[in-house]
Amino acid sequence: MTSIVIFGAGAIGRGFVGALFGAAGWRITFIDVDTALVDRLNADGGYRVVEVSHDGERPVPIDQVGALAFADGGAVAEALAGADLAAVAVGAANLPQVAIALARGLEARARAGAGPLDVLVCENLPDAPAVLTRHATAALAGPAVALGAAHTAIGRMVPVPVPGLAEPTDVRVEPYAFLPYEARAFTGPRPEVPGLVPITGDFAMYDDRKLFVHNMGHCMLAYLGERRGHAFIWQAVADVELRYLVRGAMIQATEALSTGYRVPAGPLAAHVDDLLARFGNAGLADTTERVGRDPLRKMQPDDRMLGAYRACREAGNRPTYLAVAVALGAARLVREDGWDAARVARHLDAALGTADPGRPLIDRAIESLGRGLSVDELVRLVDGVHLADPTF
Ligand SMILES: NC(=O)C1=CN([C@@H]2O[C@H](COP(=O)(O)OP(=O)(O)OC[C@H]3O[C@@H](n4cnc5c(N)ncnc54)[C@H](O)[C@@H]3O)[C@@H](O)[C@H]2O)C=CC1
Ligand SMILES: O=P(O)(O)OC[C@H]1O[C@](O)(CO)[C@@H](O)[C@@H]1O
Repeated sequence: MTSIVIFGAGAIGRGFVGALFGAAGWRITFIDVDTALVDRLNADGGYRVVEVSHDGERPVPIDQVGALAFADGGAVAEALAGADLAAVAVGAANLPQVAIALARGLEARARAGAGPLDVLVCENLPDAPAVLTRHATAALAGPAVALGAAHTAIGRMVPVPVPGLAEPTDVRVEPYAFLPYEARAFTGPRPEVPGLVPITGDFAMYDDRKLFVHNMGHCMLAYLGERRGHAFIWQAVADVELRYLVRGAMIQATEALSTGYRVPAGPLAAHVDDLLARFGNAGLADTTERVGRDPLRKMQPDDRMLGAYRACREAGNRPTYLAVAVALGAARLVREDGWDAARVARHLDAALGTADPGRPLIDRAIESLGRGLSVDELVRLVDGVHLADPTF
């Protein structure tokens, strides 16, 4: 039986990677720091993925499952030595730690005479495969096999599991199950797993579509939703003014992709409307808190907010709604991380340069949000600029 080792038995590890490989009949070994979860998965030998849609719920059992504690380094290296493939879904901040365990596995494979190890890197971080490879290489202490770290674009939304599930290891997911990965990073054969889609050409368009359209729109919706007191994403997307602003920003991001990658705009716009419908999946109970978490990472120059804004600017377009996304992210840094106006200004200067023509709108929106600007005023602000200032 083919087998995969998955670092991270959380939402994406269990709810997406495990779901796809389990359904395809692979044996799964999860590695996690949560020892209670490890014990439970071992006791049950599996878990359930519950697909939630407007049509109801569909439980899918995943069998042939084992788990190891991350701290059990010897057993983890041995599992990696015998695996056909690995995956990582631990959260970007934990990649350096996992890379060390991977290095031990690459050495164990060399000792066992096994071949190189391919790894699906399932993190919302554009250079996650490079980060993982760099840290793993630095941690090598002896002869080792090669590592093929492949980027993925994770589109399935899997909320944080809530207490009160029928089974504690149940994971509730949306039905969407398309996992593109960067096939050219692989050293070995491509796995035959339904839903796992090898992209043989340039992966960047998938990456940017995921980050600048899906994640940017989702995050903007979360920050707007929080301001309106919405705990859930489905409540935020049902709020017409919020949907209006977010759709505007998502469309501006797709226009940038269409220009930058020379792909038709129509299917990208359809993708936006599909995403907005998926954001409305109330059964998922996805929260504005989960989608908006870690604002500093999300406000890095290449990440969803500033990255989408810059892509729009580079395509020669006017990122008016995207300016609001940036302002909402900046306002979150002020509120959550205690940034003052000077620090925000330095961050934006570094990301956008000091002469960005959209900066007055961003600055005005940040300043107004700080004074408690309402969402309808925000709509008027951005539409006013959009209509009145064709130079921006
Ligand atoms: N949940 C979602 O809908 C999506 C998440 N992502 C990305 O997927 C990645 C994983 O996110 P989630 O699964 O949502 O997070 P999660 O918090 O549900 O799961 C992460 C798991 O990794 C474990 N972990 C932490 N450090 C570890 C280590 N050193 N070794 C082994 N396990 C370790 C945690 O105990 C936890 O079980 C993140 O980069 C996230 O941005 C991307 C798209 C969708
Ligand atoms: O996990 P992050 O990077 O904090 O961001 C959350 C985003 O990632 C996803 O969980 C998966 O793309 C989205 O649902 C959400 O927009």
